[in-house]
Amino acid sequence: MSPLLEIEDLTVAFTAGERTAHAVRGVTLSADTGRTTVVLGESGSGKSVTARAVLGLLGRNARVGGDVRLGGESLLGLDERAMSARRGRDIGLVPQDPGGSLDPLRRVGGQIAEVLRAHRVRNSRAARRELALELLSQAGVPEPGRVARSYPHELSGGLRQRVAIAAAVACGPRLLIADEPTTALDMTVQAQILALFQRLQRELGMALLLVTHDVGVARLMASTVVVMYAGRVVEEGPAARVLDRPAHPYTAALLAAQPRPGIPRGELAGLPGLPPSATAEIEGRCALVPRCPYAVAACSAEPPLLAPVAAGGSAACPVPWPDPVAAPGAGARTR
Ligand SMILES: Nc1ncnc2c1ncn2[C@@H]1O[C@H](COP(=O)(O)OP(=O)(O)OP(=O)(O)O)[C@@H](O)[C@H]1O
Repeated sequence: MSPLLEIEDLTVAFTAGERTAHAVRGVTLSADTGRTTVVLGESGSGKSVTARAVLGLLGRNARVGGDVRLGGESLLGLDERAMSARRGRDIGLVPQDPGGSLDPLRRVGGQIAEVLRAHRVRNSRAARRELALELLSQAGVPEPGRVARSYPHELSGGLRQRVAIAAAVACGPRLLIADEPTTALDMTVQAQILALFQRLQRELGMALLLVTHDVGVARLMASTVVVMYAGRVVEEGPAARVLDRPAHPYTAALLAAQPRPGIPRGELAGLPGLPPSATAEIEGRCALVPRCPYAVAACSAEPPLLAPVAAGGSAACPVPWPDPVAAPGAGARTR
């Protein structure tokens, strides 16, 4: 059976006057029920735009190609009315900053009840209010009655994020998209919110698509990891394989830059310079070439294609390279 969410060769370009920003340059990935797909990459790699394409939230200056299917139904051709019916009901969104998704002028209980009303989940106000309290309680909110009567600014960041999660799962979506949901929170609260995602996913059996720049979050949460660089997928596969035995130099550098027992924190190890901008012309070559110490002539002559990795998943790097994370000082890596 096909996975619940299928993104196939997605391209997204934004035009403003003469300039075109190629935010997503041919991304294929999937997310399935009961599993967590983590999209991992640095700022600007196209993670959020990929997530927003699934939700149909790209705005008028976006040119979109490829396909996005949910349960076999193509979403890209749907008009705004059909798409907004699916947002909230079939697809829930938890944003990075819940302040941005919650109305500052309305009590949070009323906002959850409004989601239920918009999608006709309960007929009466009393039933919606009751379910809103249940949802807050399910999201680990202490004193749901008091919190429901509060305005967003009266709540801590962690509580606001719990409210946003309660609203996102209110209608029992099949797919939950969380875009850097813990980045704005302090470390202890981050851990609690991630545990909440794990529990809700178990209880509600959703597919979770989680966007993050944080390898620690990927390690904790991912069934599958998809690594993005410059609007493309450079590597994907089972989390344990990608995070412990990276098959792309970019993934290895990303892992080496994150604190991990025994590995000192550093810059993107061995990768000088910065990622190309979205306006850069990188068609027909690997986007990492200017930064990659292992690049050979073929990397500039051919488009980087994902090829199977023996231990699972795939990577878009045909060059044997020494892996600085798994085996410092070891010889060339072979696949
Ligand atoms: N509406 C837009 N108009 C023009 N360019 C955009 C628009 N939205 C995103 N971009 C550009 O697309 C590229 C990818 O952005 P995206 O937000 O997906 O990156 P990201 O990997 O999610 O990073 P971050 O975590 O910083 O959001 C960036 O270069 C960004 O400037």
